[in-house]
Amino acid sequence: MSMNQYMHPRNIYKQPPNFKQLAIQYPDFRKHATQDLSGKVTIDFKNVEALRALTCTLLKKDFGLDIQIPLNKLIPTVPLRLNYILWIEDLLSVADRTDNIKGIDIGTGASCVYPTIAAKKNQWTMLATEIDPESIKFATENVKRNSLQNLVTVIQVKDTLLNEAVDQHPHEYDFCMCNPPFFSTTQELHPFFKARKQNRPHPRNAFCASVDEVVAKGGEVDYISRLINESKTLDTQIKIYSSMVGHKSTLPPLKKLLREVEVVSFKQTEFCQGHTTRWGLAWTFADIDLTKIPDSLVVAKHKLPKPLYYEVPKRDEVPYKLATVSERLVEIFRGLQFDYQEIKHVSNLVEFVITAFADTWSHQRRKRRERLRVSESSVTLSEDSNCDNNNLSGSDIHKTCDKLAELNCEESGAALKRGLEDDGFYKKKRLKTDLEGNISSKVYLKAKIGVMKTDSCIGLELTFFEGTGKKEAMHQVLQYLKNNLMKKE
Ligand SMILES: C[S@@+](CC[C@H](N)C(=O)[O-])C[C@H]1O[C@@H](n2cnc3c(N)ncnc32)[C@H](O)[C@@H]1O
Repeated sequence: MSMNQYMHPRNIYKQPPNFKQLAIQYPDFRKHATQDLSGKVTIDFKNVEALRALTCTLLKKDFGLDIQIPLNKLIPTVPLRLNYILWIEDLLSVADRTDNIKGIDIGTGASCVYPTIAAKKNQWTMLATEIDPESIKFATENVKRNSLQNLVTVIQVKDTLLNEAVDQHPHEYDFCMCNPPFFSTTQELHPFFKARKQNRPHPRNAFCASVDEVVAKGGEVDYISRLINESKTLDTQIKIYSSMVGHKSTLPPLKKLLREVEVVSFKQTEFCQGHTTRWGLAWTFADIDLTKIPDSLVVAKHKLPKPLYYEVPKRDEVPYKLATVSERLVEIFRGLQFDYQEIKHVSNLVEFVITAFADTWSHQRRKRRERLRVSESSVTLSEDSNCDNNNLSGSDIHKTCDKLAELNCEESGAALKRGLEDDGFYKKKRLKTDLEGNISSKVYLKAKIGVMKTDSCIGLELTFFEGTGKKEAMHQVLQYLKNNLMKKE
């Protein structure tokens, strides 16, 4: 199962890259792309050169980075690396740190992927450490090729994980990050070993790393334990320590050690992307409560309860079509003053994420009458009043949508147009409702609502995300949809 939907909410790869566009725009990627009879463009994920082309192309397209990686070194998957950087952003925000951020990347690899993305995307100053001479050479060249020497420094270390780095560059740092070697032996690395031991399918992707990069004596438990012990001696010189974790079973002994060294707080997270899950562990000796990081920032997959299903009944007077049902849903969202966003629109599926700030579906008639009464006496907000919450003017919306149409994305263009216009409309309306004091800024219900078409029927699927109204609110919304969805207006 692909876990892209559980990626960090700000991860741009939640929407998988469009391989067709990449092949059109980037000749190096095109060399590895093939098109099947249905027109779908793909690459051979078992081919290391194709994986490298994908990584370098995404770094170029999405971060303006020109990165070179030798075929015998680890080829980073960009969505996973971005998940980790976004989590560091969240941790820094909990620590109230936004400017002049200084970080350390332990074991930067030949790609120097974390420091170059961090510098380019966030202008963070990064110290990148490495023990492998060939990786140091490539990492240094990657920094130079992208003119990032003012922000990224690559240094050689011999043995320690942090002490040598901090001795050579004795500053106060905001954070350190680390993608450790996950395995303790080469056997453990063997795909058949892993597949058999964990009763899992064989890996889909080629193995693209050197053994030294991913295997260390004692595996990641020893490696990260060393990091924790070194962090104890450095104390608050680095505000937030962190590491990626490759195996879930590694977390309990590490958390036990964190308690033993008496950290002030620690936080664990999940990084989900493609078919892989990794974990993140962060800790601090400073007066920072890392547990304050809002859970809504990370939609953890185990927290998602089973969705509710409803088969939309046929009514003679209303066309039984996906488009009709989803348009009707949008009308209902607007009527109920939901904040909504269309997140997927393909031939047999339309998905929305909705946010309600109050129960607007119970006792509808009474509420409608009350709203009418208040709106008649309340301030009328003019089109150009200062309550606009999206920065696009009307003409910008149309230009953007026309651009999308030009790019053959008519569907998305129309959706964007609808979304932005509805958004502006909705927010004005909500401001009015705020004046009435009915709606709080707290989320009452956030959920995903999907409309699916199969050969025989159209179904709704409602998945609860969060909200003070709890799952009960979602059951009520479903009941409301059952009562109103196929009503003839
Ligand atoms: C799994 S790779 C991660 C590479 C890169 N950060 C990435 O995410 O693609 C681990 C890296 O740590 C390096 N390494 C191992 N021990 C180290 C140490 N004590 N200090 C710095 N780097 C080390 C290895 O040479 C290897 O490049």
